[in-house]
Amino acid sequence: MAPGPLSSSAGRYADRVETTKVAVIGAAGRMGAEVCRAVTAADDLELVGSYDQGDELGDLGGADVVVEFSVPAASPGNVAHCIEQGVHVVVGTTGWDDARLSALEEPLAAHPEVGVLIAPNFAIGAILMMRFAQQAARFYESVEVIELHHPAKVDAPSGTAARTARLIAAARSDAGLGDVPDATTQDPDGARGGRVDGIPVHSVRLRGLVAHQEVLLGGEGELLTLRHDSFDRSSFMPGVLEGVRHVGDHPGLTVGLEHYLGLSSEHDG
Ligand SMILES: NC(=O)C1=CN([C@@H]2O[C@H](COP(=O)(O)OP(=O)(O)OC[C@H]3O[C@@H](n4cnc5c(N)ncnc54)[C@H](O)[C@@H]3O)[C@@H](O)[C@H]2O)C=CC1
Ligand SMILES: O=C(O)C1=N[C@H](C(=O)O)C[C@H](O)C1
Repeated sequence: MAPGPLSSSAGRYADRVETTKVAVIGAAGRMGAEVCRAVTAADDLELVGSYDQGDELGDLGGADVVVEFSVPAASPGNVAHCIEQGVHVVVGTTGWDDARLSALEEPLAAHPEVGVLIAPNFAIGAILMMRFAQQAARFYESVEVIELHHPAKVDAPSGTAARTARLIAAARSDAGLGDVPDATTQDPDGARGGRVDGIPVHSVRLRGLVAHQEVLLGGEGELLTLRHDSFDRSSFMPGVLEGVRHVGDHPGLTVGLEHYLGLSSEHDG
């Protein structure tokens, strides 16, 4: 089968002579282990280091690029270490609020050649879903985001849901839309869920799930549902490898893989 534009297949790179050296932080985790397998299977990439909690990161095994999938509390320190070592880094860990992003400015100013890609979701369908939700937002009075994940996930809402809600909120604001209509005055048990930038977000944790999200957009007499499902963590690998192969071409901080895919928009943060 011919590899797609985001294929993790190594075939299309078979004529390349040099390999990119890759290290993985969070290598013992669900995503880190999957990334180690994907890197090992790619002819143009070489796995030179794998690190988890308690390991000394040091020179990162001489890596050209680090892939970081750990926990929100540890990720900023790990990423800063990579930058200080002059190593590009592709980050999938969630929890990157404005304060954490700002803290990268200083190390990046000292190493302006280093590329940092932070992506809340590497699955192409999830990236498209966020873009479609952003495009649709101005046409609908109501919108709610429902994210559904495996019960081992520690953070809620998901990074993807938070980013989706922020993109929707910005698009609604630009279009002059006010608050979503909601007559609720009593909700002692929090049944209406949380809010991100005023957009209702609901988090489901269920055995058997991997990573799923719906965006419900309601207008007079109609409903538009945008849904994406990651049934397996392999769905994230083409995007991760795309990031690994191109992060060196994008010095400085980039938030969202869409910027590497020609899907940027003026509202992206
Ligand atoms: N951007 C994306 O496409 C995706 C992002 N994620 C995010 O990636 C992160 C990891 O997810 P999972 O692999 O499912 O979690 P996990 O819990 O299976 O793995 C996390 C790993 O990080 C390790 N760790 C903890 N502290 C560390 C430290 N200080 N240094 C290095 N490693 C440390 C843990 O020991 C564990 O092995 C989460 O924030 C999750 O939301 C998950 C899937 C896709
Ligand atoms: O923890 C997960 O599993 C996932 N985390 C990311 C998020 O929080 O958005 C990406 C994906 O949803 C899987």
